Amino acid sequence: MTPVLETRSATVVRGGDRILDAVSMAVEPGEWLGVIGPNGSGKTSLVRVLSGTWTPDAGSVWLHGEALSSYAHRERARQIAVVKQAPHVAFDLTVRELVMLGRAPYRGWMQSFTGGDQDRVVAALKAMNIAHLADRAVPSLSGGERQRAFLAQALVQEPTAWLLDEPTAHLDIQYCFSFFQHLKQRQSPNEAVIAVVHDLEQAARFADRLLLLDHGSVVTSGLPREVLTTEHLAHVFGVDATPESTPHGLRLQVHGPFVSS
Ligand SMILES: Nc1ncnc2c1ncn2[C@@H]1O[C@H](COP(=O)(O)OP(=O)(O)OP(=O)(O)O)[C@@H](O)[C@H]1O
Repeated sequence: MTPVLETRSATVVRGGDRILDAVSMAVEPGEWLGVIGPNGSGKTSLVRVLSGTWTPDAGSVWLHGEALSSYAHRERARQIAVVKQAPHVAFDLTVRELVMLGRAPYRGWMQSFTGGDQDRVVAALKAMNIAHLADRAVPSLSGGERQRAFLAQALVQEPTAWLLDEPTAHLDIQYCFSFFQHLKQRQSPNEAVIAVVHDLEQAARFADRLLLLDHGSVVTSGLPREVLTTEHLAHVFGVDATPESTPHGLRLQVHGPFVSS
């Protein structure tokens, strides 16, 4: 199967440091890949490389078997949605207008949005429970409401590759859970999700596979229970923790940090 997104020995050098060091990874159609690792391990850098925001200094990135660099900007924007912590928006767009921008890659310059676009926007506003905010100016929203507006924008974009970088950081527990659940339920067999999530139990719950990064390199990748082992938690995260399987997924009993002397 051709991966949706793939890096081959992707290396990024910043300030003399290899912040990504020959990272090779791939996500298959229909797969949900959780990217985990301690602060500064390279998770956001990997998202930047996969989205084309950064070009690797060495190695390459592939989207549906073609070099990412060969894609026209508009086609790349149809295929890849990036959702990170929602930025503050200075301009006075309404929520509906912000969400509609997710359809822009499907429309030519000065081409009007269609009834189909409007329907998708209505459905996404409803799915993110922000239909009542549709005519509000985005800068007036709370952090969580703004985040849900950006998630709705990504939904209407209908990408084949989702790049999520802590997309639920502003969301309370209910919306956090319901967004991941919604995305999981509507994920089609040709769509792939790559999600950077700090909450390891959350990452394990939704991901088919986890990719563990440390110091810009891949430590391992595999099923959540193969990656979240006592050994990896100790060596990579520096915590004394015991993973436990429960009917609701993997739980981590964290006994405390290892303090280096
Ligand atoms: N533009 C840059 N110039 C120099 N160093 C950078 C740049 N961007 C990132 N870095 C460094 O690269 C390393 C990896 O950063 P990155 O943001 O990818 O980590 P992360 O795993 O996402 O971290 P966190 O969990 O804290 O969000 C860090 O040491 C960071 O300081």
